[in-house]
Amino acid sequence: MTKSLKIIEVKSELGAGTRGASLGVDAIKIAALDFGSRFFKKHKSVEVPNENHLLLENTGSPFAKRISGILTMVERVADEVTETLGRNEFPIVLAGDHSTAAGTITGIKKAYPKSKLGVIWIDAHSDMHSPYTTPSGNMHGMPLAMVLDEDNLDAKVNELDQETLNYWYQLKNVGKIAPKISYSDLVLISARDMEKPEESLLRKNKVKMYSTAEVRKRGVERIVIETMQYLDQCDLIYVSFDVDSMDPTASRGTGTPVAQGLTEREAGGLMSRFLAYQKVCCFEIVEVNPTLDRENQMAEHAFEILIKATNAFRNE
Ligand SMILES: NC(=[NH2+])NCCC[C@H](N)C(=O)O
Repeated sequence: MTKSLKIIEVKSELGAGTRGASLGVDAIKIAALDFGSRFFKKHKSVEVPNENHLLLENTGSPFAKRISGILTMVERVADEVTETLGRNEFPIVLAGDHSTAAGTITGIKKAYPKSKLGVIWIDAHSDMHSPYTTPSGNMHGMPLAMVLDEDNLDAKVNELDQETLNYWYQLKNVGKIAPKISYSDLVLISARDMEKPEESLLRKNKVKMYSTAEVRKRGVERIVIETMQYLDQCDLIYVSFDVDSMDPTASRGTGTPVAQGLTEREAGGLMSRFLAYQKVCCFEIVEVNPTLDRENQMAEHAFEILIKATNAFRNE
């Protein structure tokens, strides 16, 4: 029997530098209505309460903006994902900014502490900064560092105050598991906009990466097969899809667009093929920002990808 899908809505945008990503989930629902789809009627969903009221307050540390709210959100998302998996349902996380993906990963690890978890990160960015290295202070650039328990002190550029250090420590240790994943169990697809501190981490840890050009040249199918072979040692796999992995010509509806991205077709092809594997235990779609878009294009792409992925879903 196939597991039932459970949609977890996380309308948080505390980690982004541009306003509007918290509207992404509703924009995807509007796209579904416009397509005449019953997807959101058919599948149960739950909304994780957000802390977006903090957007009206001071950002706190310039190197870890609104970090207290991020910690709260990461903990809440983790709990929801753990409970969902505990009920033997398959979580599909639809989120605003990418920082809360650290919560998703934590939730999977809490549900299956003994399992080796692989992560497929489809994103224009490697999101591996720590508050010590961030160029922006935006915490959506940090979720992978949180789960890898990575400070990257070798590349330190920012001086942090004690309060920020305490929160950062707590973020790396949510769920009392640190690190939650290993560099060798991570694959980045279409990452093309990294800063020097991230590049040195990727090189030092020999992180497996596939560029957009490689996906295009060798074909989606081949890349998916190789990625799954590369992660063969993992028991479970989580797929994190940031819509900025797609090219800005597909849509401008995301906070940090970067040229040379995937086409919608390539993105959909990757997601649907990954979802056909039983080891995939959860996937996530993030960073749709309809306030930057025209005619809700990005949300429509995201919804189509969501449908392709769930149609391919075969999880016994
Ligand atoms: N999830 C994202 N959109 N991340 C963008 C991060 C951009 C840049 N590397 C930063 O840290 O500010």
